Parts: sequence; C-alpha cells; structure tokens
Amino acid sequence: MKKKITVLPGDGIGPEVMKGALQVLEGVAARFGHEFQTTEKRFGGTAIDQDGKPLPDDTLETCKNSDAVLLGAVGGPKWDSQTVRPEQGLLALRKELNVFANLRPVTVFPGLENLSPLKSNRVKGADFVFVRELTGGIYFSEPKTRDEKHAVDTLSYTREEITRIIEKAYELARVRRKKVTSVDKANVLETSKLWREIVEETAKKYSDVETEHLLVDYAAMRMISSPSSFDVVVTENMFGDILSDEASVIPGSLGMMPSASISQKGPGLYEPIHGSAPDIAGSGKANPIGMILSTAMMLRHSFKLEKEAAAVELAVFETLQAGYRTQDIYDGTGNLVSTKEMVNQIHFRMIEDSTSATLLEVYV
Ligand SMILES: NC(=O)C1=CN([C@@H]2O[C@H](COP(=O)(O)OP(=O)(O)OC[C@H]3O[C@@H](n4cnc5c(N)ncnc54)[C@H](O)[C@@H]3O)[C@@H](O)[C@H]2O)C=CC1
Ligand SMILES: CC(C)CC(=O)C(=O)O
Ligand SMILES: [Mg+2]
Repeated sequence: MKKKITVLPGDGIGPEVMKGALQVLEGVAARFGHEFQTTEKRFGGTAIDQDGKPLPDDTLETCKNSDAVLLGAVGGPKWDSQTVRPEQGLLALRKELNVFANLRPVTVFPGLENLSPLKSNRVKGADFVFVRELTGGIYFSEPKTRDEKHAVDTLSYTREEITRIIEKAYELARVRRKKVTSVDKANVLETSKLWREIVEETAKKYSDVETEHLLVDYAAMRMISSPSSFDVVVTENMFGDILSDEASVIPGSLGMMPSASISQKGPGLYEPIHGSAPDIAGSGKANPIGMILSTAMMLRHSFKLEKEAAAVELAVFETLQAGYRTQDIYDGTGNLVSTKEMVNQIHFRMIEDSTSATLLEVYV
C-alpha cells in the first residue's frame, strides 16, 4: 500500500532542504520499488500570511490522516514581532500528534571526525541519542502570561508524562549499549526531583541497563569534553532543545542533525533539529543532510524500511567521504558545494546499488 506522507516545508531554508529530501525519497522509491504519496501543506509563517494561523485546520487534518509527516523548519524575522508566531504552530502540531518522544541521534561518521570543530580525538567514536520529552514542560505549561511589568512561564510535569519518556529511553538503551544518562536540575527544580525519582523507580525494572544522573550544567560540559561517554541521554523538553543544538558540533554542524518524534500510535514527525536559518535562506548554503537523515529516520521508524533507511545513510556517508562539503562544514579542503549539488551527490549515490559497501547502522 502507498505510504501517505504530509510534507510541511515551512519557512526560510525549510523549503530548500525539503526539496532535497524529496529528491532522495524519489531515489528510494525508484531503487527499491516503493510508492510514496506526498501531500504538501502550508505551515508556519507562510500559513500565517495566507491563512492567518501557523497550523491551518486542513494542514492538521492532513497530518493526522497520514502515515508520517516530514517538516522543514519554521520562523523568521518577518513574524518575530507578531503575537501569532510560526513556532506556535510547531508546538501545536507536536501536541496534536502527541509525539512525546523526540529522538535526536548524535553520530560521528567513522573517518569524518575532522568535520567537527572539536578535536578529532575527542569526538572519535561518539554515538549517542537524545530522548527528549517533547510535548510537556515549560514550552507548554500554564499559566503563561505577560503584562507590562511581569512575565510568567510555568514548568510543570505529571508523573505520567515523565514515566512514558523514561520508559522509552530504557527500551532504547536495551537495544543499544545499555546505558541511560538522565539529565535534570534536581538540586533546584521540583519537576527534576520528581523526574529523578521516576528514573530511579524505572531503573529497577531495567537492571541490565546502567543508569547515571547528571545535572544539566555539568552535562553540557561533559557532552563536549567526553562525548563518547554517552549512549542514551534522556531529558526534559527545554534541556533537550538546548543540549542537542550544543551537541551538533560533535558530528560537525547543526545542519547535519536529524530527528524523529514518535507517539504511542499515529504518524511520526520527522524534522532536522535546526531552525529556518534566515541568515542563509535563499543563498544555496543550507546543508540538506539533517533533513535527508530525518527522512531516513522516517523510513526506519514509521515504515520499518530498515534497508532503505541504511541506504540513505550510506549515501550521505559516501558523499562526505568523497569530500563534498556545504559551507557550514567546509574547512578549506574538499569540494565546496551548494545545497542543490550536495543533494545531487547524495541522490546519485542513493540510486547506485553499491552492494560492495557495508551498510552503516549508525542511526537508531
Ligand atoms: N524546528 C524549527 O522549526 C525551529 C525553528 N527555529 C526558528 O528559526 C529561526 C532562526 O533561529 P536561529 O536561532 O537562528 O536558529 P537556526 O537553527 O535557524 O540557525 C542557527 C545557525 O545555524 C545555521 N544553520 C541552521 N541550519 C543550517 C543548515 N541546514 N545548514 C547550514 N547552516 C545552518 C544558521 O545559518 C545560523 O547561523 C527563528 O525564527 C527560530 O524561532 C529555531 C529552531 C527550530
Ligand atoms: C519552537 C522550538 C521549541 C523549536 C526548537 O528549537 C526545537 O524543537 O528544537
Ligand atoms: Mg531547538
């Protein structure tokens, strides 16, 4: 049966990287004989301009009725001073789809340690995944108010919200290297104290998995100084948001980081972790790899197409190995290419049936 994919290019570089991902997806369809039915919908700032809101009803309905959703990025200076912002649409979509678990893998391709601005010996072998809580915490909790003299955000978590994300982390650790690092601020925050208690309770059920607790400030430091000491990192919404952008320098750049947002049932949401990058939009400088690897995650998680997902990842790896570089990962060596050329190179390797190569299994 045809897989139904809702496509939300969004704003800024969103449409540029999405175009690349769809080209690679067409390559997957052609090489492996699949049919993907893609439906593009308005979302974010472009939807505010045309429909008056960032997540139009028709867009949400289409997302809910699809097998998976591919999303570029939203936002930009044009909408920054408005009361209705593109980012509200993103938060609403995540909530509506109940995609509470955001998986953000941080993987250094073997031999490509020099893509990182960090020292190669530090990043070598780094391979961990964030399990970020995505539909609760300070981005969602009420009250959230503002007047002339006072602004309020609230950080609230229920036992149920914490338990389901912690369980997800332990399940994932079991099929990886069996270590969970829980990141919190339990020396200060009540939500973190509850979080830590639930981690301890859950750890008892997974005695084969090692558990460690880190406070978020130290975690931020250790992630950069010793990235290979992590396997599964579970944390709340805002900490995960911040730490994962920081961690993007481990493989090389924000533009290379994919994500999968999963619910208990229903369509998954797949998006790169970066934003709409207004500073480079329209210049052909956007790195499409985060979006392309998010598409691979869709193939794996939503469609159970493991071979196809691994083939996309291999094509990305081989393209980087061959020396192709977008501006964000260019250090003066190799071939500096545009977004379009990078996509063409990945697509070319994707449609080639390179049976001699060993498939990488780098992304969960
Ligand atoms: N998921 C989403 O849709 C997100 C949206 N945003 C929105 O994006 C807008 C810009 O936010 P920023 O803080 O500037 O974050 P950003 O992630 O858009 O950009 C940060 C820096 O990374 C660079 N960058 C990002 N993606 C890249 C790529 N694929 N290739 C090469 N370079 C890349 C940008 O050029 C910029 O210098 C804001 O409106 C923000 O709210 C921010 C984060 C996530
Ligand atoms: C609207 C923001 C919470 C999006 C973001 O920065 C993210 O999810 O990484
Ligand atoms: Mg972010």
